[in-house]
Amino acid sequence: MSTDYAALRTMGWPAARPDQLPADWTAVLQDHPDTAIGRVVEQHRSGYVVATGPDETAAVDSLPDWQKPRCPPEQRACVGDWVLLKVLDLHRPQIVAMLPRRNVIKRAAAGEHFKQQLIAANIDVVFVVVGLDLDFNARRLERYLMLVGAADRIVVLFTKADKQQVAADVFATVQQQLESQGISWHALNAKDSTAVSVMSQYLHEGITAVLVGSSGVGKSTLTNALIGEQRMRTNEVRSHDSRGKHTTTYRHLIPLGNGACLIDTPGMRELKPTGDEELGTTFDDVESLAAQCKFRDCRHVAEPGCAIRAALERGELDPARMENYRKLQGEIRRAQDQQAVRLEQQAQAKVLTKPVNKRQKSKYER
Ligand SMILES: Nc1nc2c(ncn2[C@@H]2O[C@H](COP(=O)(O)OP(=O)(O)OP(=O)(O)O)[C@@H](O)[C@H]2O)c(=O)[nH]1
Ligand SMILES: [Zn+2]
Repeated sequence: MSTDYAALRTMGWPAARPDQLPADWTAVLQDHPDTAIGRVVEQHRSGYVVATGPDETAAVDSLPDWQKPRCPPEQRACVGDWVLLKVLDLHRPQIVAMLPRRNVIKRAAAGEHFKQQLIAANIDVVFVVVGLDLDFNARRLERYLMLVGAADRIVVLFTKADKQQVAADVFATVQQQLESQGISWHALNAKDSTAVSVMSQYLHEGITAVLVGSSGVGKSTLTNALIGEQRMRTNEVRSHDSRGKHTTTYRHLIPLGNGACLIDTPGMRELKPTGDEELGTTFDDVESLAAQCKFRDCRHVAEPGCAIRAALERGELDPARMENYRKLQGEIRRAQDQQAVRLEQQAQAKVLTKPVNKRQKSKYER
């Protein structure tokens, strides 16, 4: 199978030339000659849909190990992962390996049993979209920033600047906090053509971006503006395809005109920490104050020499921000506890099933 690197490049392939690839990628590629490279665009129970070119997708089987019920979700490929495919006789293509992830955005899956759910892997730019209308919520922004902290670069887009309803001083405080964390931000009207040029400065060849944010903040508007004529072209292609489907099939990986690509996945809605997040980047100010407390395990309640309480009393720390910090910290700790319990249960389950597996193995080996 020959590899069309120019086509891969439009899907976010990180290197313009093979010698610019990360060393661990080169190693995996060398281990699997005669495979095709694809990028996961959909993950299903029974397999994956993988993009093998900018307008080409294939349904493929998952690597057999990933189908085992005890395979941790983070070891299976998710949307955005790069995988190597092989066509085995009479079967549809199968994933035989995954290139090491550079980063992954995840959340705690909904439901009683604690599980991590991977949202998207190998993301260069996350646009966190927040509307400046009455729905504006600084605490929700902090939560998003914490959850997408694993991405290489975060840019906050404040939409609905054309009908801003957020008080100027509230907005100014948020801006200061972003600037102190080195996060770029822009206030814009998503329906205006300038929105595209604002986003385009972050979207170069080989870049993969996602848009996250609550419902109604303008993600679709921005996505459509970025796609422009591209989307119409895509639909034309689709309407002529062999299955004759006139669908506007939801595309999860959208090549943009400038060589960047956009991953568009549903599921950034329920925002629950997984336990792996760090509050330090989003709450640098709070954590550096806490480091000045007299006691290392200060809970900032009634302890003497508490730098947090002193800052609150002096009006230098926003009480709502501190309250959100406590809340998120509590959620992360609970998620960590649940994760620990789950790992413990998995370890025990392994011990119990081991003799059976061994027995089976020796039976087949004989
Ligand atoms: N005036 C103004 N309206 C906007 C702006 N951004 C979005 N809107 C409008 O807000 C509404 C919701 O925008 P969408 O782009 O659908 O929001 P979304 O984030 O994709 O919402 P979901 O699909 O529910 O996640 C639409 O009617 C948009 O036209 C903006 O910057 N200014
Ligand atoms: Zn303290």
